[in-house]
Amino acid sequence: MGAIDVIVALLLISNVIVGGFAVAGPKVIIVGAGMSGISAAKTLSDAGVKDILILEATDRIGGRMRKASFIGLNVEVGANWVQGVNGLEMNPIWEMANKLHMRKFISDFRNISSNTYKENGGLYPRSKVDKVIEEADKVKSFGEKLSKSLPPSGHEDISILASQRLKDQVPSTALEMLMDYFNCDYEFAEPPRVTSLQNTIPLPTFANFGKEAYFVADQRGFESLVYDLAGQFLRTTKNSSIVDPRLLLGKVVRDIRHSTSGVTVTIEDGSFYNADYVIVSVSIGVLQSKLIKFKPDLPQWKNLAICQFGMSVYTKIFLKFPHKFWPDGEGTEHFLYASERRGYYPVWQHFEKQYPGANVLLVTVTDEESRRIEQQADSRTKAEAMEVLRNMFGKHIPEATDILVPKWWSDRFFKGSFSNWPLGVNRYEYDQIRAPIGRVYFTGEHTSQHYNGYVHGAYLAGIDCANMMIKCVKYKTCEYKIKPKDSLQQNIFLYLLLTCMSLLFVTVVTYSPKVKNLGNKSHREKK
Ligand SMILES: Cc1cc2nc3c(=O)[nH]c(=O)nc-3n(C[C@H](O)[C@H](O)[C@H](O)COP(=O)(O)OP(=O)(O)OC[C@H]3O[C@@H](n4cnc5c(N)ncnc54)[C@H](O)[C@@H]3O)c2cc1C
Repeated sequence: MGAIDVIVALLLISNVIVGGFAVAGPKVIIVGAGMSGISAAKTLSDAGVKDILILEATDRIGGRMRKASFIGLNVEVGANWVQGVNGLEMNPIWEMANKLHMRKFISDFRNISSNTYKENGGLYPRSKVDKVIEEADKVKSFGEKLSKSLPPSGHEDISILASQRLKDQVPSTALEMLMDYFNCDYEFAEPPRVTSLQNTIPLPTFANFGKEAYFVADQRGFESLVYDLAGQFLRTTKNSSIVDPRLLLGKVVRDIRHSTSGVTVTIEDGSFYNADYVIVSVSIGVLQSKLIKFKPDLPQWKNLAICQFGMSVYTKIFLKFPHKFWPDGEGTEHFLYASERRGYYPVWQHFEKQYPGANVLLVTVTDEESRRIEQQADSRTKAEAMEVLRNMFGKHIPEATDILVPKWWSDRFFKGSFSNWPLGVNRYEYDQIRAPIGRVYFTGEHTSQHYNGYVHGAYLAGIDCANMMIKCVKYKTCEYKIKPKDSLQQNIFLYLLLTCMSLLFVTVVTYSPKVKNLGNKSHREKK
């Protein structure tokens, strides 16, 4: 046996073959390098599990935290706000953003009643908007009380719309629908009809971390939080580029084979990687799309839980103008448009503070409007947005010179913007989404115990998932608290069986003397 044969044999024994070539091997593969995947990988690394390999489909890390260059300006096409600040607990993302001295601005929505436009032009009187907001707040408080009174099992959960019906306050005018949109869809990107009351009102993000939200406008991008986190355990150059071989970009995972002895992750180009465990951090939209095939398939209860959850679409459209024509100054940053078509170019924002002199507007659409807009030409979207702006500010405003329309829903690596808790999924089913299946673990914002949909949820879920795996790898404690439905059903069956047996036992003990007497009697009678 030659020296090379010996080396090859040793590498093969190490149980890792990459694309047909044997190399020193990862023990844990992480699929996806968004906030959650990187947070999980760092937690593993900090705990001494250094044999990791991160496989990312795109040519960058950060996932849904992404900046894009627009007319020479870096704008955030994905996550933009640190949501939940100045509360009882410290939002970990707030800490990170402060550490990097991110440029950020508090969002103050208190003046929207002065900035709400009618569909056919002109502002609504402030008092009229305030009245609608007041009524909407009352319905929300009613919903909050109701939500807290519902049993924790979630079996009696209702939609936000149902709580409005109970209060006999279903928004019907253009203005009422707009405020309803602003309260619900602008946060969850799905309407009150589909959103769970019990799991969104009150929202743990605001209840625990605080009610304030800060808008990040930093030319390094919100994504630099992920780069900073990655740089704490991956090798980087002096200018902070990641050059660690444990991160591979452009690797589209299509197939995960798993057994009791290990996992094999196959890439679109046919190459494959073996490891002991895999953490899957892709969005729930990607899991639902079946871009990745699991072999054997995930159990039915797991697939059901994944498919039942909501993946919403939230689209931030940026428009550039030759000059400003909208009001500026204190209290004008956000302005609203009340169309009879609910959710039609409803929420607008100018950037006089964030990007002074850039003459850029941001309009947000969600859900069906997002899907519709993603399928049409950007020029059509620009024409629609211009018509709305002309309704608000008159015919003589200048034409937008540029438009940026992110397409999160059509992107096969995201399939939407963030998860939303729908009616019909209880806590137990939600917990099933993050339950590991043998050696396959799951993370991502949609697996966060309390903060699904947010960057902080993605970060905290990564830590939780890695810790669950560390317990398994290091201490051989591979149980997890979330039990598959089958086992719950088995438990119920066992419980019923035991109850029946106990009842039988009690009955036998209680009535056995009579049986004996009867027996004796009959015996005597026979005599
Ligand atoms: C428009 C928009 C606005 C938002 N606004 C906010 C906000 O203001 N505040 C807030 O807190 N949150 C916001 N969010 C949500 C926040 O961005 C996400 O919750 C968070 O970034 C998700 O991180 P993640 O790691 O769970 O998932 P992702 O960031 O999606 O990371 C998963 C990674 O997996 C990769 N991947 C997918 N498929 C494969 C495959 N087959 N093989 C290999 N890799 C794959 C993806 O490319 C991605 O990099 C927003 C999101 C969007 C889209």
